[in-house]
This record gives sequence, structure tokens and C-alpha cells, in this order.
Amino acid sequence: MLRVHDLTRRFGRLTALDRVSFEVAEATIHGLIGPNGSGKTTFFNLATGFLQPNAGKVFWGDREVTGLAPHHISRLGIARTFQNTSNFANLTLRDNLVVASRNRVQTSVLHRMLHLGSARSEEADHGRTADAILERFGIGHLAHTIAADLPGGTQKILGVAIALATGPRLLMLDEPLAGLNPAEKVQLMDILRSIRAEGLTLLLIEHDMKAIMQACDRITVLSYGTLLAEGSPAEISRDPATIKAYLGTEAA
Ligand SMILES: Nc1ncnc2c1ncn2[C@@H]1O[C@H](COP(=O)(O)OP(=O)(O)OP(=O)(O)O)[C@@H](O)[C@H]1O
Repeated sequence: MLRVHDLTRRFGRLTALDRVSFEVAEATIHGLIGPNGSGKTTFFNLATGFLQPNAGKVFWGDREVTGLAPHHISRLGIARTFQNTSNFANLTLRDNLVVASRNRVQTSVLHRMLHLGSARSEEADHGRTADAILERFGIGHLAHTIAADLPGGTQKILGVAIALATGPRLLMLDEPLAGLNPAEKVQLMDILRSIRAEGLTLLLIEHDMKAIMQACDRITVLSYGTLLAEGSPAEISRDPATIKAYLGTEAA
């Protein structure tokens, strides 16, 4: 469903991503791992239009989407979170989700300005979507809390909930487990698995190897901007190049 071919991005003399090609299959959890600075976030930025590649192509299904603006990519059904928080700090949790849910509205602006019936019922739909997602993520009791007042872990969970509320087919999550306590990690990974079971696709950047190995169908490993290895969790966990790359950073 998402496919990149020879994707390359340079920052001055540094090649942050060097001719990387791989594919994310539909209804899978795909892990993107690699030591710090290996190009994972740069990949996310290129795939979602936040950065332009120097070379290479991004395909969404049969369609080439290289260089499209972020809002255009998100309308195609690709949602992402960021390493830090991804929310409107001054809105309540519920309003954050309502805003995200409106992202998929088809009703024209004029229709909405005239307060015609279907726009009103769409607003009710957004409210219902927001409430359902809040419950699903175990934060329904916080619906009317201002996002900025949440602890860091809950803000991360909210970021994933917001991304889901946009109605994507692919969810790209940048270190969703960072800052979560062990119980929150288990809860979020359970939710991600249930999202996959509904046919959505997930691409995760994550440093928590235990979670990655347990949840992923397939893993791509980057190192210094190049694709080091790709395979099932079992294959990756015994891949000599991957083991060396990780031991190398731990030893440093
Ligand atoms: N806007 C930028 N300008 C200059 N260099 C950048 C920029 N963005 C990333 N880099 C560099 O590109 C390389 C890859 O960075 P990137 O953030 O993609 O790595 P990462 O694998 O996501 O790392 P981490 O796990 O630490 O988040 C790093 O050397 C980084 O310093």
C-alpha cells in the first residue's frame, strides 16, 4: 500500500536517507527501527510531505504521491504522529478529536455555513466518533480536560487517538511508546493490534524492542540512512548486521 523506491534525502553533506526502498503491506504492523540518527524520522517526513526528497519516489497504492503537501497526503488516508506531542494544547481532548474527525468531512463550506441538516448531523457524527475513540483509548473520563493539563504519557496516547480520528488507512506513529508507563504501553499496543485487526495498517518507529518484536508482522532496519535489513521479527532478531548495528551503539 505504501511503497518507496530509492528514496534519498540529503542535508548539506549528510545523506540522511540513501536510496531506501521498501513496501508496507496492507493490514500489517510494520516496524521501522534503527539506531539514533539512522533516518527514521526523515523517512516519515518524506512519506508524509513534510520534507521533499532529493531523489526517489513515494507511491500510495498505484498512485505516485512524491512531493505532495502534507494536507494532501493526509486527505489520501495517511495519518501520522510526531515524536513530541501531536495535539491542540488549549483544546479539550474531545474537541481535539472532533477537529481531527472534521478532517474527513465531505460537506461543502457553504452547506455548513447555512447550517443545513446534513452538516448538523455530521457534527453529531464527529462528536460520536470522538466519544467512541476516547473510550477505546481508555481516556473517556478525561473528555473535558484541556490537553495541556494531561501528563506526558496521556498526551502521547491522545496523539494516536487524534491520528485515528482522521479516519486513515495508514497510521504512522513516531515512537508512540516513549514516555508511557508499562501499563500504558501494554494498553496502547493492544489497541494498535485491534486497529490492525480492523484492516488498518500501522507503521511504527519504536525503540522498545520487546514491543516491536511482539507486535510487528514485518520490520525494516535502517542504519546511517541505508536499509540494513528487512524481515519478520524472528529474522531480524538473528540478523548479524542488525545485531552489530545495535551492539555498536550500545557499546559507544
Ligand atoms: N532538518 C535537518 N537538518 C539537518 N540535519 C538533519 C535534519 N533532520 C535530520 N537531520 C540529520 O539526519 C540524520 C537522520 O536523522 P533522523 O531524525 O531522521 O534520525 P532518526 O533515525 O529518526 O533518529 P532518532 O531515533 O534519534 O529520532 C541525523 O544525522 C540528523 O542529525
